[in-house]
Amino acid sequence: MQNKLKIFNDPIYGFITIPNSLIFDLIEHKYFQRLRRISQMGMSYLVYPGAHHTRFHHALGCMHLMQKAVNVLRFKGIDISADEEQALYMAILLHDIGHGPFSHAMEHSIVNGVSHEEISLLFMEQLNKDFNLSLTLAIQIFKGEHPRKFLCQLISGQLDMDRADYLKRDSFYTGVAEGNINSERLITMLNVVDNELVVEEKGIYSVEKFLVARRLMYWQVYLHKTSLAAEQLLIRVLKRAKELTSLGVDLKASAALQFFLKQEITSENFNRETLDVFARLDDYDIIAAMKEWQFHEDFVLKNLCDMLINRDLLKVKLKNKKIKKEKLQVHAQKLMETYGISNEEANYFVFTGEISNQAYQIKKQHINILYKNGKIQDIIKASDQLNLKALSKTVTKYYICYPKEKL
Ligand SMILES: Nc1nc2c(ncn2[C@H]2C[C@H](O)[C@@H](COP(=O)(O)OP(=O)(O)OP(=O)(O)O)O2)c(=O)[nH]1
Repeated sequence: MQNKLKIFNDPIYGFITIPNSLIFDLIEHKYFQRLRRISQMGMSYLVYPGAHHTRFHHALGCMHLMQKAVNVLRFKGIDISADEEQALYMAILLHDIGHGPFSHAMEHSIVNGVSHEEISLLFMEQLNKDFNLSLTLAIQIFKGEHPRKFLCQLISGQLDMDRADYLKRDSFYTGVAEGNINSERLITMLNVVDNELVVEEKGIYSVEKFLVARRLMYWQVYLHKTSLAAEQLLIRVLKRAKELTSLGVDLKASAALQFFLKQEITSENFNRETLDVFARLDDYDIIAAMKEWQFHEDFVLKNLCDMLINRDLLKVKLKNKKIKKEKLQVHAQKLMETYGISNEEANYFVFTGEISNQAYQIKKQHINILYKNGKIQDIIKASDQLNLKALSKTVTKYYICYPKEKL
């Protein structure tokens, strides 16, 4: 019999153990192995060259933190059955399995209006069939439908194992030290009151650090203007490729990518066949296609791909106010005159948009602090850190992208 008690060596936590053979079999499954080829942070590696980690690393890290959380909560007398424990590991391991190439960067270009969470659920339902319904409880928790709310909050909440891993991991791989939160201490401070997750009073400063780090990582790393420009170019590559395909132009691409270029997939027609093809698609299909397409005769496709492959990106300016259409037109006009292209073609290289982030989504759910006397209070009230309230405000910024001197 194959030894299934493997140990992974993780650069952040050290050894990560696989709790049992069913979890091992899930990790071995081709759906999960695909995550080795999905970049965790999209195109951020064009700005932070170290950020080449994948959804595979992240999923294992989350499972490791979940093991710690289960131990801590049980130690504090919270009853978690063996089935619930197993379901927590499966749900966190698979929570991102629906991410497509380059994670968020391409979320709405491969398929139309189907989120990665919805696709994760479809994968889980398929795996549930393949694994004799052993994922039923995990699915209930993932969908947020379990009556013991804290189980769902550990998977998806203001302070879940997902965020606890990705902030620390992304900080490590990018080298942006300010994002390095103390996930293990945060977990040690967790407790459960009335079936909801709370953080013990001693953990206030760790929660403050977590929220500040989250804000910083969004503005300095995830929404960095250069990776933003790269991700926008990536979206436009797919858009142009789909457009050319619909006009009958034959583009070299893997069979899986061809499928998504030719069909308009939405939630309504996302079926078992679509899932199988989606499971064969990863970053490599996109990179290989762009390496071919940079020599295509279509001006737009060729230049978009060339910019990404050779990292010769657009100029980006961030503003606090909406950018006027006239500003855009000046740049578009210049392109049209220089290259003899249409306004529509120029718009692939000249565009505006907005980005926003809210470090603490107070309306969605609270991070509650538990005092020794049993009182519970939201972190914003519990903290004497004046800036914390500001972290619950949505900050929006506007950007304009246009080519540098020449394409
Ligand atoms: N390059 C890049 N990375 C991003 C962007 N948005 C998020 N990320 C990265 C940062 C984290 O590693 C990860 C967070 O996204 P996930 O899909 O794991 O979680 P989710 O969207 O549920 O995040 P949340 O629960 O809202 O914090 O993705 C983006 O716009 N660009």
